[in-house]
Amino acid sequence: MPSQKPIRVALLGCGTVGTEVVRLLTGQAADLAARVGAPVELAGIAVRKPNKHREVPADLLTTDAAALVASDVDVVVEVIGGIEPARTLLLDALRAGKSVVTANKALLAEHSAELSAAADGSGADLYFEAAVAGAIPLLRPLRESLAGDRITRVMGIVNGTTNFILSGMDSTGASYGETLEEATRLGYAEADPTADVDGFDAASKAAILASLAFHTRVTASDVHREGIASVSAADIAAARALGRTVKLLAICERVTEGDQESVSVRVHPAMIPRSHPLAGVNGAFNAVFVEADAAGEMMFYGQGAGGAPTASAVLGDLVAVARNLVQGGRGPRESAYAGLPARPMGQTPTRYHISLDVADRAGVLSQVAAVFAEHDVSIAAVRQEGRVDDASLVVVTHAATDAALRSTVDKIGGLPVVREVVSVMRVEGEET
Ligand SMILES: NC(=O)C1=CN([C@@H]2O[C@H](COP(=O)(O)OP(=O)(O)OC[C@H]3O[C@@H](n4cnc5c(N)ncnc54)[C@H](O)[C@@H]3O)[C@@H](O)[C@H]2O)C=CC1
Ligand SMILES: N[C@@H](CC=O)C(=O)O
Ligand code: NA
Repeated sequence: MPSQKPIRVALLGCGTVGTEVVRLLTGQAADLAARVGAPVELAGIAVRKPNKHREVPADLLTTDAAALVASDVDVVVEVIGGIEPARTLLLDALRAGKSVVTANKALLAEHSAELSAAADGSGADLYFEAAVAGAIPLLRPLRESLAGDRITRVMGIVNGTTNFILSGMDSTGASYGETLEEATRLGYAEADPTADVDGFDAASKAAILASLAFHTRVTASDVHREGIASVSAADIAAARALGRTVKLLAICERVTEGDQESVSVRVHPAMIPRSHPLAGVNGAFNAVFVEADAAGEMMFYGQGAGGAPTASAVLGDLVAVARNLVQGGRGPRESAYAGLPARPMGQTPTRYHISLDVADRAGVLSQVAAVFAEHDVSIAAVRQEGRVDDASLVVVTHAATDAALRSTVDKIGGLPVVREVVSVMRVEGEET
């Protein structure tokens, strides 16, 4: 057993993730001490409801998180979530030179500049591997392993709850409501699950990924965000008919035009081919592709949500900051030197799948096609099926700007021959 003075840890929050952090920290104390070179000691656990039954040492509980942060601790682990009081508590910790480990993507996506400045001011560490894609080591590869390469694209499934819902709708036809309830019961969903279903959680993660990948400060407000609330059984069926499935994707791209570079960061549902590697990512699993100039394509896959997987990432960070304290040195600082501008969604090239109910009469297809031509949107594939007195028309486009595609859909929806726009969804994956 190392003879070094213990590293004292304050844990803020003891819900789904916090409980598992305590379990791993106490259950593996001897191994952690050997890996760090000093015992890692839980000094206190800040909770809101001290009388709630928990499998954690009751004598460590306190309702005064600020006092715990201010006490004689070396590291603060934050798994409360939300902006306040987490922001103030972590700023206080960092300004006092205490290293911070957090899983709080909502906070990082809005306030990482302020938190990083506080860490730089005192020389403390700020680690947050659990904030994106749960257990999957993803931020450390972006921040460290790929720091010598030029990343061009990061794309993937980064929200377990919505992936659990979409997988259920696709495989068993389960309802949206049932699967959301189950995701909450399993500890995947945020305290307010609208953060998941409306895409806020994935947008926060996309902002963090883009910031690290492109050495640029990207905040949640720079991210185009659409959730899954509007994904209907008709959309899933339309995707299935084309050999596709629907996933909520986070896409971070470096866009180069002449000598101008910008970053496009977006979160939205998209149809992808069933043969695409992301199509087989089901339940609360996450997967993220990274493309870099020299490394080429890489894929990171694993459990993106849940108490134990998330606690694994928290513990990995805790070991890293504790080692830095024992051995000297510091983890990577924020790197935002590139300062690339955010590209508006309207200018971002995407592809659409559009499914229409139309009158079954001569000339309909040419009227619809004319609207595409008028907006300079080229059609990749068309499928028409007649019924008694109406027909279904499915159009998949080539890439065009999102603004042009939106205007096309608006105009088509107003054509007298179009009875209903059944489904409109972006398409990712190979060109159809
Ligand atoms: N559950 C998951 O799968 C993942 C969660 N995260 C993040 O980890 C953090 C925690 O998530 P969960 O454990 O799932 O949430 P949770 O809601 O289960 O736990 C949060 C706990 O913090 C407590 N709390 C709230 N305000 C507090 C305060 N002022 N002082 C002390 N305790 C307070 C709540 O009572 C609750 O027990 C969030 O930032 C979340 O986004 C990140 C990755 C995955
Ligand atoms: N609510 C989040 C939890 C992990 O970040 C999710 O569902 O992915
Ligand atoms: Na991670």
